[in-house]
Amino acid sequence: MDGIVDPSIAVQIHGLAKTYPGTTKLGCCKCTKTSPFHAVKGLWMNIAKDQLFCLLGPNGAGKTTSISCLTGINPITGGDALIYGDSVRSSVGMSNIRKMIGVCPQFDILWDALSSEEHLHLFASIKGLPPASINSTAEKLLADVKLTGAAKVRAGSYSGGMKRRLSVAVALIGDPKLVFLDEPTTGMDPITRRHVWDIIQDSKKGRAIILTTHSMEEADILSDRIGIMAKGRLRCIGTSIRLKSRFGTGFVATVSFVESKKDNSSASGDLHEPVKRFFNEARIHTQTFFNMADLT
Ligand SMILES: Nc1ncnc2c1ncn2[C@@H]1O[C@H](COP(=O)(O)OP(=O)(O)OP(=O)(O)O)[C@@H](O)[C@H]1O
Repeated sequence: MDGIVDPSIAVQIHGLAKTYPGTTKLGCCKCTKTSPFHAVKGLWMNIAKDQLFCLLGPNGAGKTTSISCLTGINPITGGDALIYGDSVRSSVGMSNIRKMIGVCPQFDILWDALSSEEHLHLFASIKGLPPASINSTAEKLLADVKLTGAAKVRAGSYSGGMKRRLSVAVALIGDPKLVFLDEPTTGMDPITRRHVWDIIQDSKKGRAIILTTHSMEEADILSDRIGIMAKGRLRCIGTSIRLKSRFGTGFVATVSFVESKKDNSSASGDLHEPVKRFFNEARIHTQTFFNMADLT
């Protein structure tokens, strides 16, 4: 594959494919035959240097497999990808790529016995940060992810949200030019999720981020561009506004009523008037929903 043509591009993906060998049981009568499983069936896209790109899709779409191919965890079986000009297919390229990336995996890879401060010191050393800068780097990242108060507490006692925040901090250590965040907010309560969104928004400057999620709201809020994946293929790609206008199926508005203490009549007695009043007078939060069935 040719080298980078456009200097504004961080990642060029050219027909990336991943086939797992002999994993699908065909299941006819007593037949134990297996066939290869095509988890990613040729992905084509470019991601700009200062862009947060969201890979959105249902379970099993191939998002994590794509990320594991781009980060060298899983060898690709077709196509190629260039990260800042280095190919994931070449071992020299991959060793350059590892120096430029940060990864927050789908499942936290943390040690229960180590504190968040110790985790960051460990990963900073592995990434080759100058020893003199490790303390200040760890302190800043802990402040960014709001874990300063728990810096010396063992990660084993952290809540799920704290562990995810620590994993995001680990991904950002060493100021990588490209960060992979694989479902960084899965399983979080709404407040913690908002908090992690703020952290991600703050860390966008000057780097490319590839984030996977099931949440359309998350993709909408965070991303510069969204790619929707299903069954191993990229079904559509574009900005949130473009995808909404093309695939949006309407809006859902949530309206809550507070029953008046003076008025004994039930709020559900006559909903029409208050709903009309609410719509006419108030700015309401609405969210577009895609019809996934149209895309799969
Ligand atoms: N090591 C493996 N061997 C065989 N099949 C695999 C392997 N890893 C993943 N798969 C299959 O590849 C498909 C894509 O999985 P992948 O984890 O990439 O999806 P995903 O979009 O990240 O889903 P989720 O949102 O649930 O994490 C799934 O059908 C999965 O079962």
